[in-house]
Amino acid sequence: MEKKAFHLANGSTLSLSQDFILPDDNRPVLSNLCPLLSIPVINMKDSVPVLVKKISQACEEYGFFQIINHGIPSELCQKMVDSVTDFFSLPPVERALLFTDDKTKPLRVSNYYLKVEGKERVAMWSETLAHPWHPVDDLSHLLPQNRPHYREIAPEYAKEIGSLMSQLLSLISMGLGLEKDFLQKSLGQNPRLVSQSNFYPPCPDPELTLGLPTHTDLNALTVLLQSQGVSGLQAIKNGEWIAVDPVPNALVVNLGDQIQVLSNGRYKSVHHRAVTNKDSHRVSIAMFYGPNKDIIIGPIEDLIDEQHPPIYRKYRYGEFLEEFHRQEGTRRKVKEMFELKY
Ligand SMILES: O=C(O)CCC(=O)C(=O)O
Ligand SMILES: [Fe+2]
Repeated sequence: MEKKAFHLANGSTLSLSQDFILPDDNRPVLSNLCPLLSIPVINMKDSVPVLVKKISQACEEYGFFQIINHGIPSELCQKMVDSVTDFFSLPPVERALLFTDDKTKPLRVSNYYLKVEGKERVAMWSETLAHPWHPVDDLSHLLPQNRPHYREIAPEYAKEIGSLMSQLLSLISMGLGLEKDFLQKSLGQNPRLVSQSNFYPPCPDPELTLGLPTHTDLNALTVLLQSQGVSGLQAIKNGEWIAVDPVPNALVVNLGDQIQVLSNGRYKSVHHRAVTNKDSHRVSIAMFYGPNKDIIIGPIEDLIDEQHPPIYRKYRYGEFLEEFHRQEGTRRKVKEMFELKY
């Protein structure tokens, strides 16, 4: 299956045609990876004080870390990757039933793209399935009936992610010197919980395309599961790209824009992208935790003083989402729009 052309749900075939080739300036230079650096790997079995310290340092310096011994069984993670792979091996006509650009649809298959000068858009070398991960039962009837695998596994995985997210948010709160439930309370009782499964088929020339464009996550916190043994995720550190290669049985954690704003810039929401490879397909499953539209987000009062004046103004998250959608297809600068000018 690996090298066969992949047919997208939108009716096109992935091929190195003009629709998929990026202009020179946007192409990844894969030899330009900083080989010495990698993001911290944190053992969740460490004591709470050690975890708070390590996570806090990772949030300040990288905005990214990997966790091992996180308590989610490796068999369940593998089943989740397998069930997503299984979903993307559905005939394109079946995926097409779910294909839409309409962001208000609860469950959707879509493609990312970049708007580039002189062209309407260049498509990314990937396809994505997105839907809320809680409550999942309400939308399982929308999933293809002949693929019971995903319908069974996704809710089981989501439940585990729910407890892990709470644990991570507590540790991050404590790292900021706040009560352990502070961040979760700030993000509200009905958080916006969205899962995004990305499928990247092998690409004949990974230097001409991207799997996902350079972006920061707009939500508060992301926990990402990726195919074992296949690289693709890269993040920026000190202006250079570093690989976030899979570590056996690890999950990747990264901060989204809302934690950067809440922490008044102390913790970082870092630019990252997905590159493709020639040999094998890759799957990543991002579980996002964010506020709902009516929650007011702004720098936390306790983190503001004379030395640390607020960097951002307060906003309703719905306003942030609107700006996010307005900048679709560009290298977005969303939180920058909410910066205070002194
Ligand atoms: O494929 C990856 O590892 C990156 C996924 C990602 O950044 C996202 O879904 O926001
Ligand atoms: Fe992301």
